Amino acid sequence: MFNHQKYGKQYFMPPTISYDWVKKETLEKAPTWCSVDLRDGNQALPIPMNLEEKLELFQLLVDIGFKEIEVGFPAASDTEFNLLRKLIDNNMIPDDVTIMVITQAREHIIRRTFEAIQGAPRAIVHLYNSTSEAQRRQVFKKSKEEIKQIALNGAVLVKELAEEAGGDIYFQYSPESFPGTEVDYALDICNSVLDIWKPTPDHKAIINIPTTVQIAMPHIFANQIEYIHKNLAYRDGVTLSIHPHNDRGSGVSDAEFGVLAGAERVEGTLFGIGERTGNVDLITLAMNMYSQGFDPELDFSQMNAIREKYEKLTRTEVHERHPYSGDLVFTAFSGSHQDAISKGMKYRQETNTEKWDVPYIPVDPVDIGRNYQADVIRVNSQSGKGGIGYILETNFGVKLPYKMNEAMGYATKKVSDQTSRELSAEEIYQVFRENYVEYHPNFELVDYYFNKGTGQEVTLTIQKEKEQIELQGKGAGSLDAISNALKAHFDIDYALEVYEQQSLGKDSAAEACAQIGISHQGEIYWGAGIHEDITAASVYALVVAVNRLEDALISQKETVK
Ligand SMILES: CC(=O)SCCNC(=O)CCNC(=O)[C@H](O)C(C)(C)COP(=O)(O)OP(=O)(O)OC[C@H]1O[C@@H](n2cnc3c(N)ncnc32)[C@H](O)[C@@H]1OP(=O)(O)O
Ligand SMILES: CC(C)C(=O)C(=O)O
Ligand SMILES: [Mg+2]
Repeated sequence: MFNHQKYGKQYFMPPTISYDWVKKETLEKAPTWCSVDLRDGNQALPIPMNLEEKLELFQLLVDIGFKEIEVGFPAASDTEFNLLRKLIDNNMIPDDVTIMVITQAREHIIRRTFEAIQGAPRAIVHLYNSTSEAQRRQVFKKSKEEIKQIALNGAVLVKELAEEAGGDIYFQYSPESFPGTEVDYALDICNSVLDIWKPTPDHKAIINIPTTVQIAMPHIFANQIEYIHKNLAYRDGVTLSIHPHNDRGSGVSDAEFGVLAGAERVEGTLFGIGERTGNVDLITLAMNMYSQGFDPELDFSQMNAIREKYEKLTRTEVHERHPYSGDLVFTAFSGSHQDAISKGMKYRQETNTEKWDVPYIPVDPVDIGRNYQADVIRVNSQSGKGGIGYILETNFGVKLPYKMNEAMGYATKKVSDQTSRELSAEEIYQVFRENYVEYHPNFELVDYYFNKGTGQEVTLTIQKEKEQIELQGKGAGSLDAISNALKAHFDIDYALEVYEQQSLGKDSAAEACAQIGISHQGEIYWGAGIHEDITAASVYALVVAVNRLEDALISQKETVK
C-alpha cells in the first residue's frame, strides 16, 4: 500500500547550527577531487569491471587530472588485489597521483589491504565502519561504545601496519551510514580515531563524511558538515572530505553546500555511477565551477570521448539529458529557445564578445568538444523559424529574408508534423529546395538570352505542360526584362518587393543563392535560385515566385467558380 505514514525522519540535526555557509555564494576554488569510480562505482555495476577495464579507467582518470583515486577494495576480490599489484609492480602510478584503498574495520581485511599496497610510492588507507542508529540496532546489535571500539581497533591496527610497512601512507576514516548517525556521536568517533592517528599539517589525515544513503535535504547536510568542520580535533592536520550519494537526487547540492560549509575534498564518480541512484557526479560539480568562471582543475575538454570510454568500460549508458555530458544537453528543439540561441550566437559573432552568455546554453559546447552544428539547434514539430534559419545559414550558407524565413518555417513544420519526427539539416535543406528552388508546377524556364548584350531585352523559352513557348521582354535591367515578359504572358501584375543574395562558398567559382519576394494584393510570394551566375540565380528565383503567385491566382479562380 502506498502509505506515507510508514516513514519518518531518520536524520539528526547537529547540536548547534551557525548557517555561516549560507552567506557564501559559490565555489571559487576546486576542492581536492577523489574519484571513487574504481571502488564505489565498480561495486554498483551488475558486471564489475575486469582487470584490463580497470587499468583503462585508471588511465582515463589520470588523464582527466585526478590526483587521488580510490583504486578498490583489495580484500574484496582477487581482481581488485591484482589491480593494485599490477599498478604498483609496474610503476604505473604517476608521481603526482595518490591511490587509495578501502577496508572495513576488520582485522583480516585490513591485513589483506596492506598486502595489496606493499611497495606503493604513496597510498591512503581508507577505514570505515557503520555508525548509524539503525545499523547499530539491526545489523551489529551493538552499543554506541562497542561500535566506536570497532573504529578504534581498526585505527590502531592500520597505524601499526603502516609503521611496519614504512613508506608514505596516509589514513582516512569514514563513519559509514553517517546520515542516520547522531552528529555529535559521529564527530566523537572521528575525533577519537584522530587521537590515535595524531595527524599533523605535514602529514594530514582525512575524515570523510558520507551521505551513504541520502535521507535529508542538502541544507541539513551542510549544517552537519559545518558543525563537524568547527568541532573537528587536529583541524589543521585534517582534510575534511565528503562523499555524497544521490538517493534524493541532491548529490550535487550536498557536495556544493558541503564545500561551502567547510569540506575541502569531494569523493564521487564520473557521470554519478554508483550504488543505487549513484554517487555525486564529479563532472557536473566540476563543470558547475567552470561555468561560473572558476578553474575546476579537471579537464573535460574531450567529453564525448570520455563518455564513450566510460560507457564501454562500465557497460552503462549515460542518459541523453545528463548534465553537461548527455547527448541532448545543448540541444534546443523548441522554437523560442532556438530563436534566442541563434540571435545570441549572431550577437556573439558580431560583437566579438569574450564572455559566454548565449541564452539557454550555460557553457560553450565547443569547450567540451561538442559542435554547434550538430548539437545546438535541432528541428522537430516544436521548432520555429529562428532555428530553421539558423540551420540553413550555418550548414548551407543560405540566409533567408525575414519574411521568407517565416514561410520556410511553416513549410518545414508541416513536414515534421506529418512525419512526427526530427528532421536532419539535409532534410531541412531538401524542404527548402522543394519549396523554393525547384518549385514550378505551372511553368518551367527552359532557356533565356539577352539580345545584343544590352541586358535590357530578353528572349526566354518557358515550358507549360508539354508546350514550349517563346516570350520577349524589355526592361530597365535584365531581371526587369524577364519579369515584364512573364507579366505580359500571364497577364499579371506584381511588384518586386524583396531581393537578396549571398554566396554559398568562399571561392569565386562558388554558387550564389538569390531570394526574391514579389507582392500582389498585399501577399508576398517567394522564390529562390541557386546558380554559379548571380543573374541566373535571380532569374530562377523569380520564376519560382511567379509560379507561387500563379498557384494563388488559380486557386482564387477555382474558389470563384
Ligand atoms: C557504503 C559502502 O559502499 S561501504 C563499501 C562496501 N563495499 C563492499 O562491501 C564491496 C566489497 N565487499 C566484499 O567483497 C565483502 O563484503 C568482503 C569480502 C569485504 C567481506 O565479505 P564477508 O566477510 O563474506 O562478509 P560481509 O561483507 O557479508 O560482512 C559482514 C560482516 O562484516 C561486518 N562488517 C561489515 N562492515 C563492517 C565494517 N565496516 N567494520 C567492521 N565490520 C563490518 C558485519 O557486521 C558482518 O559481521 P558478522 O559476520 O559478524 O555478521
Ligand atoms: C565507505 C563509505 C565512504 C561509502 O562509500 C559510503 O558511505 O557511501
Ligand atoms: Mg559510497
